[in-house]
This record gives sequence, C-alpha cells and structure tokens, in this order.
Amino acid sequence: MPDQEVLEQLRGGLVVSCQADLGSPLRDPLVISRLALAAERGGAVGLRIQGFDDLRAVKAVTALPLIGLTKTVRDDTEVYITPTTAEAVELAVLGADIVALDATGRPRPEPLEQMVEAIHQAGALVMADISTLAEAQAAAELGADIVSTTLSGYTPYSPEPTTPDWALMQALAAAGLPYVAEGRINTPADAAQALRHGATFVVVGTAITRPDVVTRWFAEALRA
Ligand SMILES: CC(=O)N[C@H](C=O)[C@@H](O)[C@H](O)[C@H](O)COP(=O)(O)O
Repeated sequence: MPDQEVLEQLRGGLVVSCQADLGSPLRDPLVISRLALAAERGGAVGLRIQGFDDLRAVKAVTALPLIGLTKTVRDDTEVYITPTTAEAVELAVLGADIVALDATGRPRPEPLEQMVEAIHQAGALVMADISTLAEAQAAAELGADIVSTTLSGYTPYSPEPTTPDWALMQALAAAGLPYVAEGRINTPADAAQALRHGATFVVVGTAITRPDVVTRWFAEALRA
C-alpha cells in the first residue's frame, strides 16, 4: 500500500487543475508546464494534470504532488476519466502521486476494484471521481484513498447545478468520508467555503487555467 503522506501535504490547500481541452490554443505540454509553474508561484500545493505528455512536462519542472488522469473518449462507454488499468498504471509510472479515475456507477470497461489494486501496486494513491454519495461509498469500500466531487453534474442522474455541489459535500462529511471538493469552484470564497464544509483539499481548474472560458463569462455578462 503506498504511503498516504501525500494527502497530508495537500490537506487544507489548493490544487490547481492545469488542463487544456481539445481545440484550446493552450493545448501544448510546454504551455501546461508554464501554467503549472504559475500555479505553484501563486501558492498551489498540488497540481491535477491530464495526459501522459502533460504529466511528463509538468513532472520535469516541479516537485509538487501530482494528480494524474487521462481523458479518453471511447465508443463503448461514457466513462472518460482514466477508463483503463493500462492508462492508470502508466500515469503512476510517469510519476503521478495520485491517479484520478471515474468511479461513477456507469458501465465501465474494467472493474474498479482491479484498477484500484493495480494503481496501488504501481505505487500511487487513488482519487475516485464520483457524482453521488452512493458512488463515493462504493469507491471507498473498494479501497479508493480519497473521493472527489469532480463528476457531480456530469452524470445523467446527478443534479446539474451551476454552483459547487454543497449538498453532496455535506452528505460526504456527514458520512465521515474524506473528500476533495472539485467542480465549479470558481471563486476564492467558494474554495474557502468548501474547506469549511469539511473538504480535505480543494481542486480548481477552469477559473484559474481556462482563460477562454473565463473570458466568455465576462463577454456574456456584457451582452446580457
Ligand atoms: C467533469 C470533468 O471532466 N472534469 C475535469 C476533471 O479533471 C476537468 O475538466 C475540470 O476542469 C476539473 O474537474 C476541475 O473543475 P473546474 O474546471 O470546474 O474547476
């Protein structure tokens, strides 16, 4: 079983997700590594990084703890965050301290239990990206080291809020499940609120590293 120490390093802090979507002008490992350094300079205690090339590039410039994932769109499943064991193990081999994967209840290409075991054997911890309390409980039972509210609003059966999913955070805290607050945390006040709700740490992506999306928030406000 890998050391849980990295969770202590992240406790109470901000993890910045540095990802560029398909078509984004920022989709370049060098650019992502610079975003990561900017996040570190601003006080991030960890980084969430998508894809092998970006992970390699970021690992080369920082010693911060890294959460690795892949986003792989497949024909046979809706699950796209690190859908297979091979991808998960490669992320660990490339230096991800924590591997994030889809742990929703949707049909998946490979059993979650098998993936958790393989990631642990490869020396990394498992972050289970979930959308409901039941999914969080199932992932914890299968050995996930931490769950994250990442996929709330992104499964057909979870609410589609425009805010962070405070209700899910409250339910996780009440169930005594250690969790990460992630998804639509778009202001410093929301991030602080998430910690007050009991989150172990907070992940912010879009509001910090997707300037195209943030620009759209402003541009649309001017047109409203
Ligand atoms: C649903 C999904 O695929 N989420 C992804 C997971 O890695 C990322 O696109 C998000 O940016 C990340 O979860 C952080 O959330 P936000 O960008 O809202 O701060």
